[in-house]
Amino acid sequence: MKTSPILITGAGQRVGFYCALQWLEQGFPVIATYRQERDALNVLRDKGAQLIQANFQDNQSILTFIDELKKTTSSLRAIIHNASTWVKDDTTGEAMSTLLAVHIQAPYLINLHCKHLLMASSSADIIHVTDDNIRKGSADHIAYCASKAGLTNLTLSFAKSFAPHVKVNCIAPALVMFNEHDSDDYKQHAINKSLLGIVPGEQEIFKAINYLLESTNITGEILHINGGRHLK
Ligand SMILES: NC(=O)C1=CN([C@@H]2O[C@H](COP(=O)(O)OP(=O)(O)OC[C@H]3O[C@@H](n4cnc5c(N)ncnc54)[C@H](OP(=O)(O)O)[C@@H]3O)[C@@H](O)[C@H]2O)C=CC1
Ligand SMILES: Nc1nc2c(c(=O)[nH]1)N=C([C@H](O)[C@@H](O)CO)CN2
Repeated sequence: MKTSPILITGAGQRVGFYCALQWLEQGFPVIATYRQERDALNVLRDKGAQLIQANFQDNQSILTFIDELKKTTSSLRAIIHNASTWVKDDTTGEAMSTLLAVHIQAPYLINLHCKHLLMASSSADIIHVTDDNIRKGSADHIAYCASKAGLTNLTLSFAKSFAPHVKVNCIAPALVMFNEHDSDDYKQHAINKSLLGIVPGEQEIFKAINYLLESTNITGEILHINGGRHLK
């Protein structure tokens, strides 16, 4: 039987790129979204990925992406909502609007429009990638954290709505990997927040996603990957 593709959003770099490449190298079909063209995308293209450009900043662009996706495949093994922007708060309202669009509106509309594609696959999953800070909030990323909390709540509702055929879960990482401009002081401060004190890297998220994809009796769950940060 033909294997239905995995859709992962935000595959142009870092976690999304790593996961897409691993699946392709393991022989799984992949559909991936990107916002801006990058050299790395040609690596995915060369491995057979179907790439769709999408900016989830606003409703129309989300709906345009969904139309393109429906023309691309008749089924989906999984939808991994990884695309994300980690912007600081602002008083213009722009940060909150963008974050709500990317972290809530896009996953919400994609899930609603693509239920039939998941139903056409012999097994089906949705995984929302959120943030460990949904538990405690974040003083300097208020809008980001609120939008990730909203995405976490979508997990509970879609798990109820799409059961029993589709499992819907959430991965809530703390520090996964740094950004290129992070200072040494910032890095040490972030590492010190957890009990295990490591920077796990993309592979930790990839392994967690695959654990959920291979599970048979987990839905509506939030899998925190935080090095014991909640106990410190
Ligand atoms: N890195 C970490 O330590 C942590 C990460 N997480 C979460 O894990 C996931 C992966 O993290 P990471 O790899 O660092 O993520 P990135 O910050 O690298 O973002 C992933 C992708 O999201 C895409 N994206 C951003 N804005 C939009 C938009 N408006 N429309 C469409 N796509 C967009 C970007 O696309 P493009 O490059 O094409 O512009 C980018 O490649 C994210 O959901 C993140 O919130 C949670 C906690 C810690
Ligand atoms: N979309 C993103 N979300 C987050 C990122 C990131 O780089 N992109 N990074 C973090 C931090 O690692 C934070 O968890 C600790 O510094 C959070 N979310």
